[in-house]
Amino acid sequence: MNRIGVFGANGRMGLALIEAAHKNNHTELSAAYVRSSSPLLNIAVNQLNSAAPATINFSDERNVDNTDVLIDFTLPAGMREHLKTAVAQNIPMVIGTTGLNDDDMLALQTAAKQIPIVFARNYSVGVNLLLNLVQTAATKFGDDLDIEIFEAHHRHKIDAPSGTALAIGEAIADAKGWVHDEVAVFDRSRVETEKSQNEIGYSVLRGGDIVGEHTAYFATSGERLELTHKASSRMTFALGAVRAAGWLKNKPAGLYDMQDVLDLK
Ligand SMILES: NC(=O)C1=CN([C@@H]2O[C@H](COP(=O)(O)OP(=O)(O)OC[C@H]3O[C@@H](n4cnc5c(N)ncnc54)[C@H](OP(=O)(O)O)[C@@H]3O)[C@@H](O)[C@H]2O)C=CC1
Ligand SMILES: O=C(O)C1=N[C@H](C(=O)O)C[C@H](O)C1
Repeated sequence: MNRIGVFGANGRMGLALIEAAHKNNHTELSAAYVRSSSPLLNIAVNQLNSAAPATINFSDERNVDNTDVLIDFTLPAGMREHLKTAVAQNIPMVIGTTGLNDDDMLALQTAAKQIPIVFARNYSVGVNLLLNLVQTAATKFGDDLDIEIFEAHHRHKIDAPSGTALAIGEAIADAKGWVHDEVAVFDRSRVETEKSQNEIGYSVLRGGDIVGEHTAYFATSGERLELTHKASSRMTFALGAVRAAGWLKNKPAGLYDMQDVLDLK
């Protein structure tokens, strides 16, 4: 049995992860962590989520034990602290938090010298297939090609563009031999010239309860290919993360992603 401890256990993804752990026959929830200041501390988790075992109360994220794999879907500031805890306790970690900066990515690489980590900006099978499909599209059209990425999410999402949109853009840039940060265009509002074809444009919608939608557009003269993924339930991401936790349990230290878990490389 894989015992998983969930950080940010009261969040949208935290609650979905608790349910996903319940649905997976090889996994059990060992702990549901919240901030040390949370009013939920010591309250039974099943008061918020009936899928949780009756014996588990929300506990302080600073006291991690009895856990095989830790899962973090929080915010960058939370992930930074949780990563330190995982390294100090030598516990493998699955991370889905987006909006990380370059220093955070370095911290992940450093931590991965000591513990195994899966970091993915999207844990769905569909998006991980899409990461391969966009590379084919980006290289099989000729040079007469405009590439744009559109994403839509619920009104509560803080980071933009989404981690997934950036992962799609980075996959395309890799396939084209481009440096992503040199070709990414996030704002055209003050540009007064025609766009270049060596760029990846991003646009973003935030509203309502949209779980997550991503489209990569490949537009050339006379035709346009649109590759779209739509997530209709957060459970897709949560089940993927729990699957990644099972895959990670006995792996050596290293930084892995969901394409490793799904054997898509
Ligand atoms: N990789 C993937 O497949 C997916 C990634 N995500 C990402 O997961 C993250 C969480 O999303 P979502 O669940 O919707 O967000 P929520 O806002 O619903 O939940 C965030 C959770 O993180 C906790 N938290 C926030 N800041 C800190 C901190 N500094 N220290 C400790 N805990 C903290 C919150 O606690 P509190 O309530 O006390 O503030 C809450 O429990 C986002 O980065 C999102 O982009 C989401 C879906 C899929
Ligand atoms: O915040 C979300 O909800 C999601 N975040 C991830 C991202 O930033 O790509 C994945 C998913 O699209 C949902």
